[in-house]
Amino acid sequence: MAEMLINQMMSTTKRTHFQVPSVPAFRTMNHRRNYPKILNSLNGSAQNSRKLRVSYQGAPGAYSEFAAKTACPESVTIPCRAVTNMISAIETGRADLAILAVESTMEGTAVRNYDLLLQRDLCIVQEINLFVQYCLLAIPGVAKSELKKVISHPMALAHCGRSLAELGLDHEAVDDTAGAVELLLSNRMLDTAAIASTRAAALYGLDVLAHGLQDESWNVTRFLILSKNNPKVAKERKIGVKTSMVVAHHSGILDVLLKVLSTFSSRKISLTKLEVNSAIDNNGPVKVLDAHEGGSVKEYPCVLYVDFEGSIDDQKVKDAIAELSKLPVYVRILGCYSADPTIYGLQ
Ligand SMILES: O=C(O)C(=O)C[C@]1(C(=O)O)C=C[C@@H](O)C=C1
Repeated sequence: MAEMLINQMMSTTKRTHFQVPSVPAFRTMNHRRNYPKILNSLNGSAQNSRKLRVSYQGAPGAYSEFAAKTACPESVTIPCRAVTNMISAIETGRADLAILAVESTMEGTAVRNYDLLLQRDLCIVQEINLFVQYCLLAIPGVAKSELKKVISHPMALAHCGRSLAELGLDHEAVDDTAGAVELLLSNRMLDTAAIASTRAAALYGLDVLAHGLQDESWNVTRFLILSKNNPKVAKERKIGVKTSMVVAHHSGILDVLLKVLSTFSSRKISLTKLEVNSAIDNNGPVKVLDAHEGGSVKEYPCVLYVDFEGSIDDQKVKDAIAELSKLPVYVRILGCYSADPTIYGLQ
């Protein structure tokens, strides 16, 4: 059975991911929510002295900033030009948390972001899912017929590929969606539009020439909130906890995949993500930081990203990890956090 499943996975795509199958509740941007305990406690400790600082990649008005504000409404957000700057911000103490887009329903895993996570000693403290709708924005007064080019974040351009082809416009990737808006304004680009959110349009005073530009109406991006310290979320919450880990190995991919599947299925632990990233997909070996070995980065021909339901404090999870650790593999827990099935909305 497991073998059949693997063969099916390998034949359909090299990089396979299983998404959470249920369609969770959809919440819009102006609600007050019951924050996950971990962020509550982080918020609480920060409130004693100062607000939590959350770094994100992009300019003010980026989707990542909105995701950060939704997860931590009391926080101060810190814009960073590149993902590496954003991660350095928490490593150097300029920020308490960082937020990273790791997958979308339309494009799958953002492998480069995920790989960066493997190379750093950071821990996932929360996930947040955001419904992403794209708009075509231009400087006020510019008509659609005057446009020659569209600029945006590469993921936004990928999500809107069909719409862009229909519009017949050239496109160019820039650092982020809100950064594209800033660029339009600072260079007064009258023949260029940006793909970004209505929130960015309102923030920068641009006209919205079209809504819902993404090729699929259902477009959800999953973000992870990262911290330098490992919070004790597993002890505080027993229900609705999810764990993310990476299994890195030098042996045959099928053997390890089968072992992971049988180890978890025999204990009735549900996987919410299982994805293979190999040196071939990655254009070279996958680098993983081994925090136990003095923080050295090791190279592997193949890694598995595994998310599952349960806490690292559950006995059956401990047993599963102990069983996997007997293999010639390196297992690293990336985080154990409350699973939030809500999809937050942003037009
Ligand atoms: O450019 C932005 O606004 C971002 O927040 C980045 C990002 C991404 O990294 O995928 C986030 C969400 C959308 O999927 C598009 C772009």
